[in-house]
Amino acid sequence: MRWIAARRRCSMSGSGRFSAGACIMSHRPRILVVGCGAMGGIFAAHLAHVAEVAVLDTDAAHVAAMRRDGLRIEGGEDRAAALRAETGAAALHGHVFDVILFLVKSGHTASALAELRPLLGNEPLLVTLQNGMGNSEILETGSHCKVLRGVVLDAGRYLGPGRVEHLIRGNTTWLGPTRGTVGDCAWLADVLNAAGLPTRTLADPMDAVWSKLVFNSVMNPIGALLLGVNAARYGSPEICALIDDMAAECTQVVRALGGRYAFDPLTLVKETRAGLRPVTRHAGSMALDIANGAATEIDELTGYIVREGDRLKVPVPACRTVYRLVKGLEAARAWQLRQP
Ligand SMILES: NC(=O)C1=CN([C@@H]2O[C@H](COP(=O)(O)OP(=O)(O)OC[C@H]3O[C@@H](n4cnc5c(N)ncnc54)[C@H](OP(=O)(O)O)[C@@H]3O)[C@@H](O)[C@H]2O)C=CC1
Ligand SMILES: CC(C)(CO)C(=O)C(=O)O
Repeated sequence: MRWIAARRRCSMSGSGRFSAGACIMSHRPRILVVGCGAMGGIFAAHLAHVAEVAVLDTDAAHVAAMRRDGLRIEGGEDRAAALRAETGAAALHGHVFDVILFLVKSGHTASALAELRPLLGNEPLLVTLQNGMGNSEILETGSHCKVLRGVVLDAGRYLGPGRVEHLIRGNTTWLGPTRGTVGDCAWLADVLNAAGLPTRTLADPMDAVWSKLVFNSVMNPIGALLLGVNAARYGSPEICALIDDMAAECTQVVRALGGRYAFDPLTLVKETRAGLRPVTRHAGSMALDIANGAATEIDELTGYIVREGDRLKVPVPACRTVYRLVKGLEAARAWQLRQP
């Protein structure tokens, strides 16, 4: 507990230690990244320059490659990181972490936390930067730890064992407490900023979460349905109209829930339509899930909007249709991959 009290007062020094006045930390922050795919890989590789980083990932080939050759981030500003990689939490028993950062898909959060229970004795900060609703609630109900929730606007994709591509870089990550205080995030924001991942803290992360939820609930399923071709999300007037209809429905649901926006959910879309941003190669992580034959986060995104819309009697016809289409797309892709 003494360390926890100290770290609240401390900020990052050039030496890689936390300092404020006379307070110097005796160690670099110890961070465990759970799920070292696209986003986990980007965060782990950056953080490894300013912290002791270990990663936990169930993909055995990926872990073997990281152990052998380190983790490589590609896509312009290439970097490599040597870090400890494990396929199971049992190998980490006895280790103490200050932060456990969850970047598995939402459907894996509960099982990942259950496996990590023996590592929670020193009450590390549990942090989720995942998309979708329900993750911070799982971390809160499944532990006594402080929980931070944030949204990340960078993008990446898993290229193969030991390799991740950083597709969109430099956007601000927003971070705030759902159990704890903003002081509990300030030092971690310092660490992330020092690692080259621009981060802002919020006393209440929900305003940013609502903005990002709406962006993802609209743009991710559309990107998946359009075969991962981002240009198609911008080149068709029918799709632009569908995006606007869905965003309007989502906004009614968020308002009915009493939510507010930290930023306009369609900011990136509007800037791209206006030619202020390039049309990137990234059509959202859901398109990558469909391509990989992996389960999507549709139930934690658009499905959440549909369920809450129904509960609150807010009409959501466009979101419901897109939700149903993605459920069908998931099934079709699974069927396709089962064919010889
Ligand atoms: N990709 C992106 O651009 C963005 C993603 N996000 C969000 O970030 C989160 C992570 O997404 P993303 O990085 O794309 O996902 P990835 O699928 O690329 O990476 C997830 C990794 O977690 C592994 N994994 C699965 N279950 C467990 C477990 N129980 N314990 C440890 N590791 C596990 C997976 O292995 P395996 O493949 O074998 O299952 C995989 O390597 C999601 O919520 C996503 O919405 C947010 C912004 C952008
Ligand atoms: C915002 C975006 C598109 C990545 O920046 C994302 O959240 C995703 O790909 O799921």
